Amino acid sequence: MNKGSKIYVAGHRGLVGSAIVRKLEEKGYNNLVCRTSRELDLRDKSAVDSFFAEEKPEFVFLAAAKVGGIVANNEYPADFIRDNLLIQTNIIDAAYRNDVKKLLFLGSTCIYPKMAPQPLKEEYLLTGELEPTNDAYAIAKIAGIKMCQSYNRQYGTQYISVMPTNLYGSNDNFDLHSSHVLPALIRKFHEAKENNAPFVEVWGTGTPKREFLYSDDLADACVYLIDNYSGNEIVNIGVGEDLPIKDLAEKIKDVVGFTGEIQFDTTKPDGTPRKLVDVTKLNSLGWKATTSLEEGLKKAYQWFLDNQLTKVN
Ligand SMILES: NC(=O)C1=CN([C@@H]2O[C@H](COP(=O)(O)OP(=O)(O)OC[C@H]3O[C@@H](n4cnc5c(N)ncnc54)[C@H](OP(=O)(O)O)[C@@H]3O)[C@@H](O)[C@H]2O)C=CC1
Ligand SMILES: C[C@H]1O[C@H](OP(=O)(O)OP(=O)(O)OC[C@H]2O[C@@H](n3cnc4c(=O)[nH]c(N)nc43)[C@H](O)[C@@H]2O)[C@@H](O)[C@@H](O)C1=O
Repeated sequence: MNKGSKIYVAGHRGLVGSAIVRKLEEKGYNNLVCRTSRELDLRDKSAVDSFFAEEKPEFVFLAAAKVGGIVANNEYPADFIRDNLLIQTNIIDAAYRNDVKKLLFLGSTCIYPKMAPQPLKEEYLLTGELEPTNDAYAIAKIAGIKMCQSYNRQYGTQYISVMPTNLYGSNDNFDLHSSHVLPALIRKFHEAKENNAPFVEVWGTGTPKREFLYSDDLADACVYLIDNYSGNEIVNIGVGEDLPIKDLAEKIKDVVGFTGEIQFDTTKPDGTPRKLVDVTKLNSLGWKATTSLEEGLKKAYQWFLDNQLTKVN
C-alpha cells in the first residue's frame, strides 16, 4: 500500500475496524473509504456489488461481521452463520470482480478444535471437533478462509486470512448479554463499585484460560501483514500467553477498584477450556505484540469511563 492507495475498511466503527482506521490514519494513509451498516448492509449482494463498482477500492480490510460472546453465539447460531457467510461472501466476490489488489480477512481462533494441543498451531485447523457454543460462527469463519484460499488458487488473487485471539480495547461492545468477557467484566465491576454492590457475578467456573490482545496491537499487525505477507495459509495473531478467567476477573477488579466479592455463575457455559495461539509464524514474519494486559486493561477502562454513556444501553 502507498499513502494514496484507496483502502476500504469494512466494519470501521467496530472494535477492530476502528482500530485499523486509527492505525492507517496514524501512518498517513489518506484515502480511506468506509460505510456504516445503515449506509451499506453487507448482507445485500447487489448493494455490495454497486458499492465496489462505484468506489473501486485497491485494498480491503474485512473487519465487518456479526460478532458476540459465548452466550450470544450459543443462543443465536443461525444469525451468526447466516450474517457472516453473507457479509464475507459478498465482499470477497465483489473484491475479485473489481480487481482489489489485496484483501485481509479477519477470522478467529474459535476455528480450531476444542481439544487441540496448545498452543494452537495454524496446521491444527480442521483436525477435530469444534467448540459447540460457537461452532456455527466458526464454520462461517472457516468458510471465509477457504473462500480466500480458493479465489487465490483459481483466480490468482491475494486474499490473506488472519486468526486473532480474543481482543479488547476502544469501541468494544459492553452490552452484558452479547459482549465478550473482558468488556463485560469492566462494566460489571464498574457498576458494582458505583452501586456499592456486595459481589460481581462472573460466568462459568472461572477455570477456562483465554489470551487477550489489545485492539491497537491487532490493527498494527493487520497493517503490517497486508504489506508483508502474501501466503495462502492462515496466520495466528496473539500475544503468546494466557490466564484463567478468574485471574482476569481479579485483575479487572483491581483496575476498577471494586472491593466486594466475586461469585461464579456455573449455569453459564465455560466454552473451550483454552485457546492460546502459537505466534511463531507471526513472529517470524517480523511482528510481535507490545501492549501488556496490565497496560491494556487500564487503557480499556479509561476508554469505558470516557465513553460509557454512549456505549452502554
Ligand atoms: N472481538 C474479538 O474478540 C474478536 C474479533 N474477531 C474478528 O474481528 C472482526 C471484527 O470484530 P469486532 O470489531 O470485535 O466486531 P464489532 O461488533 O465491534 O464490529 C463489527 C462491525 O461490523 C459491522 N457490521 C456488522 N453487520 C453488518 C452488516 N450487515 N452490514 C454492514 N456492516 C456490518 C458493524 O457496523 P456498524 O457499526 O456500522 O453497524 C460493526 O462496525 C470480526 O470478523 C471478528 O470475527 C476475531 C477474534 C476476536
Ligand atoms: C473471540 C471469541 O469469543 C467467543 O469465545 P469465548 O472466548 O469463549 O467468549 P467469551 O469472551 O464470551 O467467554 C470467555 C470465557 O469467559 C467467561 N465469562 C465470565 N464472565 C463472563 C461475562 O460476563 N461475559 C462473557 N461473555 N463471558 C464471561 C465465559 O463463561 C467463558 O468461559 C466466541 O465469540 C468465539 O467465537 C470467539 O471468536
